[in-house]
Amino acid sequence: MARLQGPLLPFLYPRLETTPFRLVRSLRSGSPDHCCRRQQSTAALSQVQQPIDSLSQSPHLNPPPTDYGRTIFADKATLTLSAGSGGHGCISFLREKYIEAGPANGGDGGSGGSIYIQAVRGETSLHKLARRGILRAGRGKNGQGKSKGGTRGEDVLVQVPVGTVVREVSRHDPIAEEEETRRLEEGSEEISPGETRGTWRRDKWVLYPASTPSEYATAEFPPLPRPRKSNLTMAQPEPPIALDLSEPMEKPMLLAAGAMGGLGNPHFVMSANRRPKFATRGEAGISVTLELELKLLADVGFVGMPNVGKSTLLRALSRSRARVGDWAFTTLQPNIGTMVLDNSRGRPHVQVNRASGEPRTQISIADIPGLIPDAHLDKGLGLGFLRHVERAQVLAFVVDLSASDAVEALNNLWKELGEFETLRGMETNMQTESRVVEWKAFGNSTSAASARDGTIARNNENIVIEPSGSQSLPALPMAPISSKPWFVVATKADVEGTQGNFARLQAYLDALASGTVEHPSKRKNAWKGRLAAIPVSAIRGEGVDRIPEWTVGLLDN
Ligand SMILES: Nc1nc2c(ncn2[C@@H]2O[C@H](COP(=O)(O)OP(=O)(O)OP(=O)(O)O)[C@@H](O)[C@H]2O)c(=O)[nH]1
Ligand SMILES: [Mg+2]
Repeated sequence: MARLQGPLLPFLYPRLETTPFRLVRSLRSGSPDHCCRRQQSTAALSQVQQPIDSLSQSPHLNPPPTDYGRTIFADKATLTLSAGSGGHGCISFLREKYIEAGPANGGDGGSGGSIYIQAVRGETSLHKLARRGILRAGRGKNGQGKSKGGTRGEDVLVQVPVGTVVREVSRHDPIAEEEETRRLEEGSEEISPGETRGTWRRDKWVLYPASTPSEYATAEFPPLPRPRKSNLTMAQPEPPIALDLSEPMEKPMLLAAGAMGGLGNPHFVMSANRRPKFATRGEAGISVTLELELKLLADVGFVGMPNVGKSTLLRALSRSRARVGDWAFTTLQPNIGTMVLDNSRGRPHVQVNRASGEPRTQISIADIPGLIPDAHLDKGLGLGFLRHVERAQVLAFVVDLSASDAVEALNNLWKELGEFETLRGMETNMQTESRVVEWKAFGNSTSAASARDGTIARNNENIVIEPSGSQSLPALPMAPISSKPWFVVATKADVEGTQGNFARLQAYLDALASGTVEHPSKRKNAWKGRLAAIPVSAIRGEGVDRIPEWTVGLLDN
């Protein structure tokens, strides 16, 4: 087990607790709340003789329960994206002095706006998208006279946090549907070759405003042009959309291309009709319903029983204003904090690169609501919270040294996680099975393998139905919790008489590292790396400096 060096707590160095030297040092040290302390330093230094408790507890770390910023968070969002429809073509004729009946000069309609997606760092939640629900790109403008084309519709950019998984629920593609209808009609033998069925469709043509209905009853319409697709559709992902946006994207990616605009009346000039009084309407835009889900919530997640001090720890590490209160379930949804890896003097505090080579400038931390015994049976605020644990890259088990035996607390947390993982595995298996419906009319000699391939065995009629149109998507596959790197944060170390508890925890982790005791997850493939217990007093902001260094070490190895 790796030993932790560095500024240690008063309980390990009790003598420092009472000397004024300790006070001045803590004011000068680079503890995470040193920024607020620096602001207060003049006032604080003048009070050097005051008792330690009134000084070392900054109001940021020990706030009244009413002082908090409400965080809104959503890890899932269902979003309907509608690409812009095209503008209509224009019916217009040249009008000039001495030109009595000029040629057609109606412009084409502009194409509709497209929808793009981009994963960016800095976004941590999908709540804004979940609230919007529907995003529409702008419609292309109609064409105008004097051969002026309509302007393009406005594009929409959907920015999502890195670690978002995008899956398609359903789509409505008017052009694909129209092409399918035409294909069926062309294939049908009922239509004689000369007949142009579907030529006159009120929803496809724009008519000259001054014309009377009787004029159209007699007018000859040319065959309806085939629906046009914009070149951008080539860049669209193949349906159904399935994206795992685990890296930040430099350029946005196209999700749905805007539809093409209609054709102006010059397109329909024929020898029989030199002045066509019709143009086509713009194509309707495609609309796709997507489910967005955060696969990665944060770099590190705090896992602990209620009231152990997770939110206080988050406040000590970041500028989060998570609610703190001396009762269970103060936190009801994850608070995400961001810790900048910089000591505010313009040079990196921890110099590291991500696996992709991108420099790591910050760590995101998730303060996950507390777990209670039997949380895996959805007790307390149960399964919803366990779901968030799966989404942290590194787990920090937060145990309260002042409350109970730290080793027992750690084992209880692992027990809940283990049970949850078992249930999760069973659920995934059930989902896979229920998605394939096998129906056997006669006999039973066909192998299940051929059935799963979707083959219909003629001799004994084994039919496999895969319900593709179902609205509920299967659960996202996640890395097993026991395979995640973890460490322990032993908090409330400032409370008297917690040394023994911490020593027992450290001895337990040593035994775990040497393999003399079984891994608390009871799983064979559990993560085996450097184990550490970091003693901290979050309320005083002491010892917390070790957490970013340790986390970064686990993240990038
Ligand atoms: N003495 C001491 N008290 C602490 C420390 N950290 C937190 N507390 C206190 O413990 C109580 C609970 O703190 P929270 O941060 O709300 O705990 P939590 O784990 O987020 O609680 P839930 O959100 O309810 O799960 C508060 O009264 C804090 O002031 C610490 O390091 N030392
Ligand atoms: Mg909390």
